[in-house]
Amino acid sequence: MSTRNTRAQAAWVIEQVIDKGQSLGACLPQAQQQLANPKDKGLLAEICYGVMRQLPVLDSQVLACLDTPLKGKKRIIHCLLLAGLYQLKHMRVKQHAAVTETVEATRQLKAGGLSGLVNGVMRRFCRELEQLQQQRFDDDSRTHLHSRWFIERVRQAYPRWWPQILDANNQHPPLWLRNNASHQSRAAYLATLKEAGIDAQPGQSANALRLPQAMDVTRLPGFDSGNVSVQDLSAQWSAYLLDPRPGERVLDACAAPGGKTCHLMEFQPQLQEVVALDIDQSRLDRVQQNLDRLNLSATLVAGDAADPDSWWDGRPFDRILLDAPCSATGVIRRNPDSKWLRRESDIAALAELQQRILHACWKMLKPGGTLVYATCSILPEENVNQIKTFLQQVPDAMLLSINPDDTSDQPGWQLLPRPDEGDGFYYARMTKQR
Ligand SMILES: C[S@@+](CC[C@H](N)C(=O)[O-])C[C@H]1O[C@@H](n2cnc3c(N)ncnc32)[C@H](O)[C@@H]1O
Repeated sequence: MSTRNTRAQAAWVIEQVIDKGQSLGACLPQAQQQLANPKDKGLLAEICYGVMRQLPVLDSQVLACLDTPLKGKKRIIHCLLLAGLYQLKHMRVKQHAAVTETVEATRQLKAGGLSGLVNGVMRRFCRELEQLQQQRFDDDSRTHLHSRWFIERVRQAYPRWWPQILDANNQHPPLWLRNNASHQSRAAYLATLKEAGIDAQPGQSANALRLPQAMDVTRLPGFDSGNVSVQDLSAQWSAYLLDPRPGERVLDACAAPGGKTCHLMEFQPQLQEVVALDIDQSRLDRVQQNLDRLNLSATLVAGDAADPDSWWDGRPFDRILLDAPCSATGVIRRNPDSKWLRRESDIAALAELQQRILHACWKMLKPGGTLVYATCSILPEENVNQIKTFLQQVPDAMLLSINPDDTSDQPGWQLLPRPDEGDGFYYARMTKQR
Protein backbone atom coordinates (compact mmCIF):
# COMPACT_ATOMS: atom_id res chain seq x y z
CA MET A 1 0.00 0.00 0.00
CA SER A 2 3.00 2.26 0.56
CA THR A 3 3.28 3.85 -2.88
CA ARG A 4 -0.41 4.58 -3.24
CA ASN A 5 -1.81 8.10 -3.24
CA THR A 6 -4.69 9.21 -1.03
CA ARG A 7 -7.37 8.22 -3.59
CA ALA A 8 -5.93 4.72 -3.99
CA GLN A 9 -5.86 4.35 -0.20
CA ALA A 10 -9.48 5.53 -0.08
CA ALA A 11 -10.51 2.89 -2.65
CA TRP A 12 -8.83 0.20 -0.53
CA VAL A 13 -10.57 1.35 2.68
CA ILE A 14 -13.98 1.60 1.00
CA GLU A 15 -13.63 -1.89 -0.46
CA GLN A 16 -12.63 -3.27 2.95
CA VAL A 17 -15.82 -1.85 4.46
CA ILE A 18 -18.46 -2.45 1.81
CA ASP A 19 -17.22 -5.78 0.43
CA LYS A 20 -15.22 -7.30 3.28
CA GLY A 21 -17.29 -6.16 6.26
CA GLN A 22 -14.41 -4.37 8.06
CA SER A 23 -15.19 -1.28 10.12
CA LEU A 24 -13.69 2.11 9.26
CA GLY A 25 -12.22 2.13 12.77
CA ALA A 26 -10.25 -1.01 11.93
CA CYS A 27 -8.96 -0.22 8.43
CA LEU A 28 -8.75 3.57 8.11
CA PRO A 29 -5.84 3.96 10.61
CA GLN A 30 -3.93 1.26 8.67
CA ALA A 31 -4.28 3.24 5.44
CA GLN A 32 -3.50 6.54 7.17
CA GLN A 33 -0.21 5.08 8.40
CA GLN A 34 0.87 4.77 4.77
CA LEU A 35 0.54 8.53 4.22
CA ALA A 36 3.25 10.83 5.54
CA ASN A 37 1.45 14.16 5.32
CA PRO A 38 -1.17 14.89 8.06
CA LYS A 39 -3.25 16.81 5.49
CA ASP A 40 -3.47 13.67 3.33
CA LYS A 41 -4.48 11.62 6.36
CA GLY A 42 -7.29 14.11 7.01
CA LEU A 43 -8.35 14.10 3.35
CA LEU A 44 -8.44 10.30 3.36
CA ALA A 45 -10.68 10.25 6.44
CA GLU A 46 -12.98 12.88 4.97
CA ILE A 47 -13.41 10.92 1.74
CA CYS A 48 -14.00 7.57 3.49
CA TYR A 49 -16.47 8.93 6.06
CA GLY A 50 -18.23 10.95 3.36
CA VAL A 51 -18.62 7.96 1.04
CA MET A 52 -20.13 5.95 3.91
CA ARG A 53 -22.66 8.74 4.60
CA GLN A 54 -23.73 8.97 0.95
CA LEU A 55 -23.19 5.36 -0.17
CA PRO A 56 -26.50 4.30 -1.82
CA VAL A 57 -26.70 7.45 -3.96
CA LEU A 58 -23.03 7.37 -5.03
CA ASP A 59 -23.32 3.65 -5.73
CA SER A 60 -26.28 4.04 -8.05
CA GLN A 61 -24.72 7.04 -9.82
CA VAL A 62 -21.46 5.19 -10.44
CA LEU A 63 -23.34 2.12 -11.70
CA ALA A 64 -25.39 4.28 -14.05
CA CYS A 65 -22.16 5.44 -15.74
CA LEU A 66 -20.82 1.96 -16.39
CA ASP A 67 -21.84 -0.30 -19.28
CA THR A 68 -21.10 -3.35 -17.15
CA PRO A 69 -20.63 -3.40 -13.36
CA LEU A 70 -17.03 -3.80 -12.16
CA LYS A 71 -16.82 -7.16 -10.40
CA GLY A 72 -14.20 -9.41 -8.76
CA LYS A 73 -10.71 -7.85 -8.79
CA LYS A 74 -12.12 -4.77 -10.52
CA ARG A 75 -14.39 -3.92 -7.57
CA ILE A 76 -11.64 -1.73 -6.12
CA ILE A 77 -12.01 0.52 -9.17
CA HIS A 78 -15.75 0.80 -8.45
CA CYS A 79 -14.74 1.93 -4.94
CA LEU A 80 -12.25 4.38 -6.44
CA LEU A 81 -15.06 5.89 -8.54
CA LEU A 82 -17.23 6.23 -5.39
CA ALA A 83 -14.38 8.23 -3.84
CA GLY A 84 -13.94 10.27 -7.04
CA LEU A 85 -17.63 11.12 -7.34
CA TYR A 86 -17.82 12.02 -3.63
CA GLN A 87 -15.00 14.55 -4.06
CA LEU A 88 -16.70 16.18 -7.04
CA LYS A 89 -20.14 16.36 -5.41
CA HIS A 90 -19.35 17.13 -1.78
CA MET A 91 -15.83 18.51 -1.40
CA ARG A 92 -14.03 21.60 -2.50
CA VAL A 93 -11.51 19.61 -4.50
CA LYS A 94 -10.75 21.14 -7.92
CA GLN A 95 -12.25 19.05 -10.71
CA HIS A 96 -9.01 18.58 -12.62
CA ALA A 97 -7.19 17.49 -9.45
CA ALA A 98 -9.91 14.97 -8.61
CA VAL A 99 -9.79 13.54 -12.16
CA THR A 100 -5.98 13.42 -12.45
CA GLU A 101 -5.45 11.89 -8.99
CA THR A 102 -8.21 9.31 -9.53
CA VAL A 103 -6.73 8.23 -12.88
CA GLU A 104 -3.27 8.05 -11.28
CA ALA A 105 -4.72 5.93 -8.45
CA THR A 106 -6.03 3.45 -11.07
CA ARG A 107 -2.41 2.78 -12.11
CA GLN A 108 -1.24 2.55 -8.51
CA LEU A 109 -3.94 -0.05 -7.88
CA LYS A 110 -2.38 -2.06 -10.71
CA ALA A 111 -5.46 -1.63 -12.87
CA GLY A 112 -3.81 0.62 -15.46
CA GLY A 113 -5.86 -1.12 -18.17
CA LEU A 114 -8.93 0.59 -16.69
CA SER A 115 -7.45 4.10 -16.56
CA GLY A 116 -9.18 5.09 -19.81
CA LEU A 117 -12.51 3.97 -18.40
CA VAL A 118 -11.88 5.84 -15.10
CA ASN A 119 -10.86 8.96 -17.00
CA GLY A 120 -14.01 8.80 -19.12
CA VAL A 121 -16.35 8.22 -16.16
CA MET A 122 -14.76 10.99 -14.09
CA ARG A 123 -15.05 13.44 -16.98
CA ARG A 124 -18.69 12.47 -17.47
CA PHE A 125 -19.30 13.11 -13.73
CA CYS A 126 -17.79 16.58 -14.19
CA ARG A 127 -20.06 17.35 -17.17
CA GLU A 128 -23.20 16.06 -15.46
CA LEU A 129 -22.39 17.30 -11.95
CA GLU A 130 -25.37 19.63 -11.61
CA GLN A 131 -27.86 16.92 -12.61
CA LEU A 132 -26.16 14.41 -10.32
CA GLN A 133 -26.39 16.86 -7.43
CA GLN A 134 -30.06 17.56 -8.03
CA GLN A 135 -31.16 14.00 -8.71
CA ARG A 136 -34.08 12.89 -6.51
CA PHE A 137 -34.96 9.28 -5.75
CA ASP A 138 -38.19 7.41 -5.21
CA ASP A 139 -36.83 4.80 -2.80
CA ASP A 140 -36.29 5.26 0.95
CA SER A 141 -32.73 3.99 1.07
CA ARG A 142 -31.39 6.61 -1.37
CA THR A 143 -33.66 9.38 -0.09
CA HIS A 144 -32.68 8.90 3.56
CA LEU A 145 -29.25 7.24 3.10
CA HIS A 146 -29.89 4.30 5.44
CA SER A 147 -30.66 0.63 4.93
CA ARG A 148 -34.32 -0.22 4.39
CA TRP A 149 -34.72 -2.41 7.49
CA PHE A 150 -33.37 0.34 9.72
CA ILE A 151 -35.58 3.05 8.21
CA GLU A 152 -38.60 0.81 8.85
CA ARG A 153 -37.64 0.23 12.48
CA VAL A 154 -37.06 3.93 13.14
CA ARG A 155 -40.31 4.81 11.39
CA GLN A 156 -42.23 2.36 13.57
CA ALA A 157 -40.57 3.49 16.80
CA TYR A 158 -40.80 7.24 16.10
CA PRO A 159 -43.72 7.86 13.69
CA ARG A 160 -43.35 11.61 14.21
CA TRP A 161 -39.61 12.11 14.35
CA TRP A 162 -38.13 9.46 12.07
CA PRO A 163 -37.12 11.81 9.18
CA GLN A 164 -35.31 14.16 11.59
CA ILE A 165 -33.53 11.24 13.28
CA LEU A 166 -32.29 9.86 9.95
CA ASP A 167 -31.27 13.34 8.84
CA ALA A 168 -29.31 13.92 12.09
CA ASN A 169 -27.50 10.59 11.50
CA ASN A 170 -26.25 11.94 8.17
CA GLN A 171 -24.75 15.12 9.61
CA HIS A 172 -21.18 15.61 10.82
CA PRO A 173 -21.07 14.95 14.58
CA PRO A 174 -20.43 17.80 17.00
CA LEU A 175 -17.29 17.74 19.15
CA TRP A 176 -18.15 17.62 22.86
CA LEU A 177 -15.68 17.91 25.70
CA ARG A 178 -15.98 17.18 29.41
CA ASN A 179 -14.35 19.65 31.74
CA ASN A 180 -12.56 17.89 34.61
CA ALA A 181 -14.34 19.43 37.60
CA SER A 182 -11.72 18.04 40.01
CA HIS A 183 -9.12 20.25 38.25
CA GLN A 184 -11.05 23.47 37.53
CA SER A 185 -14.57 24.82 37.08
CA ARG A 186 -16.13 24.82 33.62
CA ALA A 187 -16.21 28.62 33.69
CA ALA A 188 -12.43 28.69 34.39
CA TYR A 189 -11.72 26.25 31.56
CA LEU A 190 -13.94 28.26 29.19
CA ALA A 191 -11.84 31.33 30.06
CA THR A 192 -8.62 29.36 29.35
CA LEU A 193 -10.00 28.32 25.96
CA LYS A 194 -10.97 31.90 25.18
CA GLU A 195 -7.43 33.08 26.00
CA ALA A 196 -6.06 30.41 23.65
CA GLY A 197 -8.38 31.71 20.91
CA ILE A 198 -10.55 28.57 20.92
CA ASP A 199 -14.28 29.12 20.60
CA ALA A 200 -16.40 26.91 22.92
CA GLN A 201 -19.95 26.86 24.23
CA PRO A 202 -21.29 25.36 27.47
CA GLY A 203 -23.74 22.45 27.13
CA GLN A 204 -26.73 21.38 29.17
CA SER A 205 -24.95 19.07 31.60
CA ALA A 206 -22.69 20.73 34.18
CA ASN A 207 -19.27 20.07 32.62
CA ALA A 208 -20.07 19.78 28.94
CA LEU A 209 -18.47 22.10 26.36
CA ARG A 210 -19.00 22.08 22.60
CA LEU A 211 -16.33 23.17 20.16
CA PRO A 212 -18.05 24.51 17.01
CA GLN A 213 -14.77 24.02 15.11
CA ALA A 214 -13.27 20.51 15.14
CA MET A 215 -9.59 20.40 16.13
CA ASP A 216 -6.81 18.08 17.24
CA VAL A 217 -7.88 17.66 20.88
CA THR A 218 -4.36 16.87 22.06
CA ARG A 219 -3.64 20.57 21.41
CA LEU A 220 -6.30 21.71 23.89
CA PRO A 221 -4.86 23.54 26.92
CA GLY A 222 -4.08 21.01 29.66
CA PHE A 223 -5.21 17.98 27.65
CA ASP A 224 -2.12 15.93 28.57
CA SER A 225 -2.55 16.70 32.25
CA GLY A 226 -6.20 15.65 32.21
CA ASN A 227 -7.96 19.02 32.42
CA VAL A 228 -10.40 17.96 29.74
CA SER A 229 -11.60 14.83 27.91
CA VAL A 230 -13.58 14.10 24.77
CA GLN A 231 -17.05 12.80 25.62
CA ASP A 232 -20.41 13.27 23.98
CA LEU A 233 -23.01 15.37 25.81
CA SER A 234 -25.49 12.48 26.15
CA ALA A 235 -22.82 10.15 27.55
CA GLN A 236 -22.03 12.75 30.21
CA TRP A 237 -25.37 12.19 31.96
CA SER A 238 -24.27 8.76 33.23
CA ALA A 239 -22.26 10.01 36.23
CA TYR A 240 -25.07 12.33 37.39
CA LEU A 241 -27.64 9.56 37.09
CA LEU A 242 -25.49 7.01 38.91
CA ASP A 243 -24.67 9.68 41.52
CA PRO A 244 -22.04 7.69 43.47
CA ARG A 245 -21.37 8.80 47.08
CA PRO A 246 -18.13 8.97 49.11
CA GLY A 247 -16.89 5.59 50.36
CA GLU A 248 -18.97 3.53 47.91
CA ARG A 249 -17.84 0.62 45.73
CA VAL A 250 -18.87 0.97 42.11
CA LEU A 251 -18.90 -1.50 39.23
CA ASP A 252 -18.60 -0.16 35.69
CA ALA A 253 -19.73 -3.37 34.03
CA CYS A 254 -18.84 -2.72 30.35
CA ALA A 255 -16.16 -0.14 30.85
CA ALA A 256 -13.85 0.11 27.83
CA PRO A 257 -12.51 2.50 26.63
CA GLY A 258 -13.27 4.04 30.00
CA GLY A 259 -14.92 7.38 29.21
CA LYS A 260 -17.63 6.86 31.82
CA THR A 261 -15.29 5.19 34.36
CA CYS A 262 -13.11 8.31 34.34
CA HIS A 263 -16.10 10.64 34.50
CA LEU A 264 -17.63 9.01 37.54
CA MET A 265 -14.26 9.15 39.34
CA GLU A 266 -13.88 12.85 38.51
CA PHE A 267 -17.47 13.38 39.64
CA GLN A 268 -16.93 11.60 42.97
CA PRO A 269 -13.21 11.54 43.92
CA GLN A 270 -13.83 9.83 47.28
CA LEU A 271 -15.02 6.42 46.17
CA GLN A 272 -13.70 3.37 47.99
CA GLU A 273 -13.16 1.41 44.75
CA VAL A 274 -14.19 1.41 41.11
CA VAL A 275 -14.08 -1.94 39.34
CA ALA A 276 -13.85 -1.41 35.58
CA LEU A 277 -14.87 -4.66 33.89
CA ASP A 278 -14.68 -5.48 30.21
CA ILE A 279 -14.71 -8.73 28.29
CA ASP A 280 -11.99 -7.52 25.93
CA GLN A 281 -8.52 -7.37 27.49
CA SER A 282 -7.09 -5.27 24.65
CA ARG A 283 -9.79 -2.66 25.16
CA LEU A 284 -8.93 -2.56 28.88
CA ASP A 285 -5.52 -1.20 27.86
CA ARG A 286 -7.37 1.84 26.53
CA VAL A 287 -9.10 2.22 29.93
CA GLN A 288 -5.69 2.20 31.63
CA GLN A 289 -4.34 4.87 29.22
CA ASN A 290 -7.34 7.10 29.92
CA LEU A 291 -7.01 6.62 33.69
CA ASP A 292 -3.27 7.40 33.49
CA ARG A 293 -3.82 10.65 31.60
CA LEU A 294 -6.30 11.74 34.27
CA ASN A 295 -4.11 10.46 37.12
CA LEU A 296 -6.86 8.12 38.36
CA SER A 297 -6.74 4.54 39.48
CA ALA A 298 -9.34 1.79 39.23
CA THR A 299 -9.38 -2.00 39.52
CA LEU A 300 -9.36 -3.35 35.97
CA VAL A 301 -10.89 -6.78 35.42
CA ALA A 302 -11.12 -8.76 32.18
CA GLY A 303 -14.30 -10.80 32.46
CA ASP A 304 -17.80 -11.51 31.26
CA ALA A 305 -20.47 -9.35 32.88
CA ALA A 306 -23.01 -12.07 32.07
CA ASP A 307 -21.01 -14.64 34.05
CA PRO A 308 -19.94 -13.12 37.41
CA ASP A 309 -19.10 -16.59 38.80
CA SER A 310 -16.00 -16.58 36.58
CA TRP A 311 -14.45 -13.42 38.13
CA TRP A 312 -16.50 -11.86 40.98
CA ASP A 313 -15.34 -12.22 44.62
CA GLY A 314 -18.92 -12.05 45.93
CA ARG A 315 -18.72 -8.58 47.53
CA PRO A 316 -21.81 -6.68 46.38
CA PHE A 317 -21.57 -3.19 44.84
CA ASP A 318 -23.32 -0.02 46.03
CA ARG A 319 -23.76 1.22 42.45
CA ILE A 320 -23.49 -0.40 39.06
CA LEU A 321 -23.23 1.30 35.70
CA LEU A 322 -24.20 -1.07 32.91
CA ASP A 323 -23.32 0.62 29.61
CA ALA A 324 -24.36 -2.41 27.64
CA PRO A 325 -23.02 -3.62 24.29
CA CYS A 326 -25.62 -2.44 21.78
CA SER A 327 -26.41 -1.68 18.14
CA ALA A 328 -24.84 1.81 18.47
CA THR A 329 -27.73 3.16 16.41
CA GLY A 330 -27.62 6.40 18.43
CA VAL A 331 -24.09 7.18 17.24
CA ILE A 332 -24.42 6.52 13.49
CA ARG A 333 -23.24 10.05 12.69
CA ARG A 334 -19.90 9.13 14.31
CA ASN A 335 -19.73 5.70 12.63
CA PRO A 336 -21.51 6.02 9.25
CA ASP A 337 -20.05 2.67 8.12
CA SER A 338 -22.31 1.01 10.71
CA LYS A 339 -25.28 1.89 8.48
CA TRP A 340 -24.05 -0.81 6.08
CA LEU A 341 -22.32 -3.21 8.48
CA ARG A 342 -25.10 -3.63 11.04
CA ARG A 343 -27.59 -6.43 10.23
CA GLU A 344 -31.21 -6.55 11.35
CA SER A 345 -30.60 -9.98 12.86
CA ASP A 346 -28.02 -8.43 15.23
CA ILE A 347 -30.74 -6.63 17.18
CA ALA A 348 -32.47 -9.68 18.70
CA ALA A 349 -29.08 -11.23 19.57
CA LEU A 350 -27.95 -8.00 21.28
CA ALA A 351 -31.24 -7.70 23.19
CA GLU A 352 -30.80 -11.24 24.47
CA LEU A 353 -27.21 -10.52 25.61
CA GLN A 354 -28.27 -7.25 27.28
CA GLN A 355 -31.02 -9.06 29.22
CA ARG A 356 -28.53 -11.72 30.40
CA ILE A 357 -25.98 -9.10 31.49
CA LEU A 358 -28.68 -7.07 33.27
CA HIS A 359 -29.86 -10.08 35.30
CA ALA A 360 -26.26 -11.01 36.16
CA CYS A 361 -25.40 -7.46 37.27
CA TRP A 362 -28.53 -7.29 39.42
CA LYS A 363 -27.18 -10.19 41.50
CA MET A 364 -24.06 -8.14 42.27
CA LEU A 365 -26.00 -5.08 43.49
CA LYS A 366 -26.45 -4.42 47.25
CA PRO A 367 -30.02 -4.16 48.56
CA GLY A 368 -30.74 -0.42 48.49
CA GLY A 369 -28.14 0.03 45.72
CA THR A 370 -28.64 1.74 42.37
CA LEU A 371 -28.10 0.36 38.87
CA VAL A 372 -28.06 2.57 35.78
CA TYR A 373 -28.68 0.78 32.49
CA ALA A 374 -27.42 2.68 29.45
CA THR A 375 -27.09 2.11 25.71
CA CYS A 376 -26.12 4.30 22.76
CA SER A 377 -29.06 2.81 20.87
CA ILE A 378 -32.32 4.39 19.75
CA LEU A 379 -34.17 1.08 19.27
CA PRO A 380 -36.91 0.30 21.84
CA GLU A 381 -36.00 -3.42 21.76
CA GLU A 382 -32.68 -2.59 23.46
CA ASN A 383 -34.05 0.12 25.71
CA VAL A 384 -37.55 0.72 27.01
CA ASN A 385 -38.80 -2.80 26.16
CA GLN A 386 -35.77 -4.30 27.83
CA ILE A 387 -36.37 -2.47 31.11
CA LYS A 388 -40.13 -3.11 31.00
CA THR A 389 -39.46 -6.86 30.75
CA PHE A 390 -36.86 -6.69 33.52
CA LEU A 391 -39.18 -4.83 35.90
CA GLN A 392 -41.91 -7.42 35.25
CA GLN A 393 -39.55 -10.34 35.88
CA VAL A 394 -37.60 -9.10 38.90
CA PRO A 395 -39.75 -8.39 41.97
CA ASP A 396 -37.11 -6.47 43.94
CA ALA A 397 -36.31 -4.10 41.06
CA MET A 398 -37.90 -0.67 41.42
CA LEU A 399 -37.68 2.07 38.81
CA LEU A 400 -36.24 5.40 39.96
CA SER A 401 -37.69 7.78 37.45
CA ILE A 402 -35.39 10.28 35.73
CA ASN A 403 -38.14 12.58 34.48
CA PRO A 404 -41.95 12.74 34.70
CA ASP A 405 -42.43 10.77 31.43
CA ASP A 406 -40.40 7.92 32.84
CA THR A 407 -42.94 5.44 34.29
CA SER A 408 -42.85 1.67 34.80
CA ASP A 409 -45.09 1.47 31.72
CA GLN A 410 -42.64 3.53 29.60
CA PRO A 411 -39.48 3.33 31.69
CA GLY A 412 -36.29 5.28 31.10
CA TRP A 413 -35.08 8.33 29.23
CA GLN A 414 -34.59 8.07 25.47
CA LEU A 415 -32.36 10.75 23.97
CA LEU A 416 -32.37 11.13 20.19
CA PRO A 417 -29.43 12.41 18.10
CA ARG A 418 -29.80 16.09 17.27
CA PRO A 419 -27.56 18.43 15.28
CA ASP A 420 -25.23 20.35 17.64
CA GLU A 421 -26.67 18.39 20.57
CA GLY A 422 -25.95 14.97 22.07
CA ASP A 423 -25.94 11.50 20.51
CA GLY A 424 -28.82 9.05 20.72
CA PHE A 425 -28.69 7.44 24.14
CA TYR A 426 -30.93 5.62 26.61
CA TYR A 427 -30.84 5.59 30.39
CA ALA A 428 -32.91 3.78 33.02
CA ARG A 429 -32.26 3.92 36.75
CA MET A 430 -33.38 1.22 39.16
CA THR A 431 -32.91 0.42 42.84
CA LYS A 432 -32.91 -2.95 44.59
CA GLN A 433 -35.56 -2.98 47.28
CA ARG A 434 -34.28 -3.99 50.73
C1 LIG B 1 -20.70 0.69 24.73
S1 LIG B 1 -19.11 0.06 25.01
C2 LIG B 1 -18.75 0.75 26.57
C3 LIG B 1 -18.28 2.20 26.52
C4 LIG B 1 -17.73 2.66 27.86
N1 LIG B 1 -18.69 2.49 28.93
C5 LIG B 1 -17.28 4.11 27.84
O1 LIG B 1 -18.04 4.98 28.25
O2 LIG B 1 -16.14 4.37 27.41
C6 LIG B 1 -19.48 -1.59 25.42
C7 LIG B 1 -18.32 -2.41 25.97
O3 LIG B 1 -18.87 -3.64 26.43
C8 LIG B 1 -17.88 -4.64 26.30
N2 LIG B 1 -18.57 -5.93 26.42
C9 LIG B 1 -19.29 -6.58 25.49
N3 LIG B 1 -19.80 -7.71 25.99
C10 LIG B 1 -19.40 -7.78 27.29
C11 LIG B 1 -19.61 -8.72 28.35
N4 LIG B 1 -20.32 -9.82 28.15
N5 LIG B 1 -19.02 -8.45 29.54
C12 LIG B 1 -18.28 -7.34 29.73
N6 LIG B 1 -18.05 -6.43 28.76
C13 LIG B 1 -18.61 -6.64 27.57
C14 LIG B 1 -17.24 -4.34 24.97
O4 LIG B 1 -15.95 -4.90 24.88
C15 LIG B 1 -17.24 -2.80 24.97
O5 LIG B 1 -15.99 -2.32 25.40
